[in-house]
Amino acid sequence: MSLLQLHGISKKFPQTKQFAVKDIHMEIEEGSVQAIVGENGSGKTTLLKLIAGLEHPDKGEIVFSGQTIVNGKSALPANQREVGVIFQEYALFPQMTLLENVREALHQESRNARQIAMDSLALAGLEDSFSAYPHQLSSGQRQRAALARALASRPKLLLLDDPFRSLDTRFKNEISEDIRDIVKATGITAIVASHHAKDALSLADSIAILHKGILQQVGTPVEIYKKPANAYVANFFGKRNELLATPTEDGFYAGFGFIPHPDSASYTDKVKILFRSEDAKIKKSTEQPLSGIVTRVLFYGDHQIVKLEDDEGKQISIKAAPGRNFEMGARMFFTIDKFEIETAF
Ligand SMILES: Nc1ncnc2c1ncn2[C@@H]1O[C@H](COP(=O)(O)OP(=O)(O)OP(=O)(O)O)[C@@H](O)[C@H]1O
Repeated sequence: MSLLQLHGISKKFPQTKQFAVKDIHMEIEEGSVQAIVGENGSGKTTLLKLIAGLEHPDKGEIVFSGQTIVNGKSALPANQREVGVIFQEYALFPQMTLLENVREALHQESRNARQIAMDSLALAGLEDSFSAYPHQLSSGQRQRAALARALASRPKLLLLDDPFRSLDTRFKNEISEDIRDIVKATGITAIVASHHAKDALSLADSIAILHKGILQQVGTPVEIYKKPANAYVANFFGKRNELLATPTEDGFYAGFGFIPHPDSASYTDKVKILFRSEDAKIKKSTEQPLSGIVTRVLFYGDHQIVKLEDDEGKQISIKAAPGRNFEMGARMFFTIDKFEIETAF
């Protein structure tokens, strides 16, 4: 069942030329983690603010938990939406302990406010640090404290604006797992905005890609990665290799050699062959129609990236097993197992 539906949401700020977000249609499943990814300025924060009620759309309708909360001029005030927000600017109060910070967010003096606050800290894995002050915490713990604060009022929906910003990889992974665990344990639905595509892949049940305020694709991480709707989406999840190639009867000629293809004869002009580093394989056999010279090898622990160059200095990257040795300057033969053909460029 969907918790949130956006129907044709658009927002343009005064004195700006472009829409911050334009004609957004989306449905977000209850209990899921929805990522919204895009470059800086793509409209992620604006979209979260529209959902939270901190901005009002020029057009469109928002349905939350079966109730229309935004429609034309009428909108449910932010404090009446069961939405918890963690925006960059919502920093913790430095002079308050974590417990006080979380209690403050509850806006109530009820007897069990302390217990609710402690439960929220426990959910975020901070029960032992309740008396600490924000400056005594690591950046990852501060992010978790912000999470505890947003959880205190038990929202149905949690909005997180770039929770990974300024965190190193270790904390990023921790926070990512925490968010998933909390969502799955409490049934809360979460929307996480991030400008980092890879962070979203492991975290989210569904990913939405925004570019210049326009939704490019919504799908599961596997769908987005394996079946990108357009070149923008494909490149957002890791730059692909690009080869300019000439069609022949049974394949394409590129600088590295010949790429067999059954339908190549249907192309008249040059094409671009696009493939990811993991979709090509370096072969032991020299009986391959594609080859290049090793110019660089980058070791990443669980894999290596080998850079090969053709006679004209064009470079491509191929993923290889970690244990294999590559000699600089050696000619390596390879196959491209999966690729896309682009014609309009
Ligand atoms: N209050 C505002 N007034 C005018 N323009 C705004 C305002 N807020 C956002 N914008 C513009 O709307 C567009 C989308 O901005 P937004 O902050 O939503 O993007 P973002 O994807 O969250 O970016 P970032 O990753 O840098 O936070 C940008 O062009 C931005 O300059």
